[in-house]
Amino acid sequence: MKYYSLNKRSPNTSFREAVIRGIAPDGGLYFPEHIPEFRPGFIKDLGRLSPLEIGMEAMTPFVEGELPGEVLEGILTKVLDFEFPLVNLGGGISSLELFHGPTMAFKDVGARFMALSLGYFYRNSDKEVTVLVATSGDTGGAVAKGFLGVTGVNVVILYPEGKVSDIQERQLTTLGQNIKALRVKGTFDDCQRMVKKAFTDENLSRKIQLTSANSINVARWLPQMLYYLLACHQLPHTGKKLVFSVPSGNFGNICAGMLAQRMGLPVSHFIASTNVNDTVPRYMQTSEYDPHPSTATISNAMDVGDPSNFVRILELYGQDFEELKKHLSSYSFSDKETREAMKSLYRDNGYVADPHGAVGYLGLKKYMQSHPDTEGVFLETAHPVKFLDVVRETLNTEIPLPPQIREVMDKEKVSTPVKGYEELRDFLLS
Ligand SMILES: N[C@@H](CCOP(=O)(O)O)C(=O)O
Repeated sequence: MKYYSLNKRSPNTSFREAVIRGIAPDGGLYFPEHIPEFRPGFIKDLGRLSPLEIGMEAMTPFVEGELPGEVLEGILTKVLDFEFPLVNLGGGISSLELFHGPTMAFKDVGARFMALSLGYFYRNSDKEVTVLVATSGDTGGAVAKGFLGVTGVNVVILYPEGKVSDIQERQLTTLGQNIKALRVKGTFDDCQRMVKKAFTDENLSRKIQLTSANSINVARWLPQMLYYLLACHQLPHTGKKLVFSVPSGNFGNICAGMLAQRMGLPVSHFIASTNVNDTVPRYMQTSEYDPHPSTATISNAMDVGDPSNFVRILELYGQDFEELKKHLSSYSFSDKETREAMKSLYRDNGYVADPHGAVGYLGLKKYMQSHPDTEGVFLETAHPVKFLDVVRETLNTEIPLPPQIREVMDKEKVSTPVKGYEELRDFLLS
């Protein structure tokens, strides 16, 4: 498999190069040259295959020739070492819980897949690589944990000061070793812009090898397709049309699901559920892509004004808006609506959803009102404990701290303030 740049001004490249570079020299995101199809019978077999077998079949075409079979198997064994339970909430609605991993957010799969792939590519090298990442909350912690102690890799995480939850901040600022956190007075979009600028700074890239661990990197993005396969692996066959509602910020997760659909996964529709950062819901109404600066919300990991991966979704549909509309709906919800959804899930089902999952639930309910012949899965992308204050205020309940969270609670938060791109560049060179 070769990968091309969506800006079409850089040469096509291998999986290895795409992972090492993160983003193409022309600033474009890498995209697979062709979309493979699942083998005949794969979908029928999903229920009886193991998660590892499913992962091997889905990922092999994207890494073939670059990660030998036994290496891919070793990576996937580690990456898929926790549960992805599908919780039936009745009324044709299930929650796919993606938060049982080391940092309790869906990012653990992609972050660890990328860390292990990069470790393999650099196994015989004495070169150092700097992994640069912007986070609005969950990516930072997952990347910090995934890359902690990996020889030859320095991780630099940019996060918007005061705009991530206390636990998220602890996860990305307390590990030390090869992980450094930089706090930015601004939004996630400011952080992401600085990261992207660093990749096109030739002066910088002559001095240090930089890569990205956001879902712009194919090794972070592609493995997310496994969530949708693992949901189908658990779903009883009802004969109804299947829809997924995905809480969406940078749009990497939903884009990976739409790729799996294109490979042959029988999904009838996707719903991109957002908070008030509604660039994509507005696009789906008007076909005008008009990003606005992001606004802080209680579902902070989705506080993204200009989602990086939306260009990949457009590419998947050949920039054909009418075709895209057949497969994707997108709705936005306020914090007030999100809290109401958390309350009703708790009251009616005894289910504690985090604010991101609650937005996903709202999107699913809205779609299913006009499509009663469907069954739906919303993705629970982070454990509610990561948003302790919001859960306390909204549900008036306490959640016990799981061991993954307890381990960061007493550690000291360490981060460095950076004011703008020049300070970031100086930090990277220092
Ligand atoms: N929601 C993210 C924002 C970055 O998204 P990514 O998937 O591209 O890393 C976060 O939690 O940081």
